[in-house]
Amino acid sequence: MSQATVTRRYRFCAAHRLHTDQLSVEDNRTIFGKCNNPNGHGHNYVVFVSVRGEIDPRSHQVVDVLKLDAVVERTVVRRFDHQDLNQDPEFASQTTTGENLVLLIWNLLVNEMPAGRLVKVGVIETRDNYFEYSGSAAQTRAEDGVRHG
Ligand SMILES: Nc1nc2c(c(=O)[nH]1)N=C([C@H](O)[C@H](O)COP(=O)(O)OP(=O)(O)OP(=O)(O)O)CN2
Ligand SMILES: [Zn+2]
Repeated sequence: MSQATVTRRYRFCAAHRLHTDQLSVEDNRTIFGKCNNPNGHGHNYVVFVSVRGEIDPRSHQVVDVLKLDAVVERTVVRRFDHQDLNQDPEFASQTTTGENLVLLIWNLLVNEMPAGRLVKVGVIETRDNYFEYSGSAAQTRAEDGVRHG
């Protein structure tokens, strides 16, 4: 059977402030600039979720996108939409950068599906900022081992 990758797009609006208690007020301002504004700001985030698998001989599909939607809605969209990311427990000890957000979304989704199924998460934060993550090198090696035996 042939394999293919399906990418589905999701959206949520959220506020955040780039700030970390591990730095001084001055260093926060220096590093994060306008994004350290205490009043915060928001983004209309777009999330791309890519899953890979065999093309089912009966449905001719890799995935039932409605089932994928239900997982992403439950674990990601409902959690972050119209929320302040800085108030999320996962961001109590890390900054709400796109890098940390895309890793968090990967970690929220990777255990919701069989090993090797989730291949990439992408996050658009602004017209100029895009972040993506495809798992750690160790995870990728382990999944290649599963895929190719
Ligand atoms: N490496 C990173 N740099 C920045 C991040 C990030 O997550 N990782 N995030 C920001 C801020 O979130 C900022 O709000 C977005 O930055 P920027 O591209 O400057 O976009 P604007 O706020 O200027 O939005 P536009 O409407 O596109 O002008 C900054 N850096
Ligand atoms: Zn921002």
